[in-house]
Amino acid sequence: MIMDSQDKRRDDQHQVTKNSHFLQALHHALDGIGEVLVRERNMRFHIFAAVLVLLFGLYLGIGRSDWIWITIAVAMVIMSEFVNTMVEAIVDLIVADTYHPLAKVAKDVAAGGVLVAVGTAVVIGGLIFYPYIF
Ligand SMILES: Nc1ncnc2c1ncn2[C@@H]1O[C@H](COP(=O)(O)OP(=O)(O)OP(=O)(O)O)[C@@H](O)[C@H]1O
Repeated sequence: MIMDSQDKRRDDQHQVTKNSHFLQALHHALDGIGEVLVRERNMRFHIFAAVLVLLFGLYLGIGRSDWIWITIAVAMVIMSEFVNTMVEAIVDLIVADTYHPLAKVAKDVAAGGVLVAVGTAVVIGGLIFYPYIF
């Protein structure tokens, strides 16, 4: 369940219509990024891990194509966490605190998606860094 005091603050805006200009759309998109960072402890861990990989890559002087793969791997993990947070919010919106087997399926599948993305990123990282280290 992911409702908290931020929901009240956001509700104060009460906008339910389409964005009227680009800056408004950008503002809401940035709000979305902020929500994931504030709500999801795992997301902060992913960002921390990405910064470590960035520093390690700079230290080892890895190549351009290696950076492309690392960028894809990091983006994949972050996107999966966005989808996971979105699924949690929609499920909580629908069932609130009520237990429902399909709510469990939706949340567990979304969390499994994050796990698959992280596992893939670890394999990509291993394949990239192995030759530089050994
Ligand atoms: N309404 C519900 N009905 C059935 N099962 C639920 C429900 N809400 C949560 N669960 C179960 O509890 C687990 C954790 O719930 P939830 O995803 O809301 O917590 P979380 O700590 O934010 O998870 P995550 O670490 O993936 O961000 C879900 O994967 C699911 O198995």
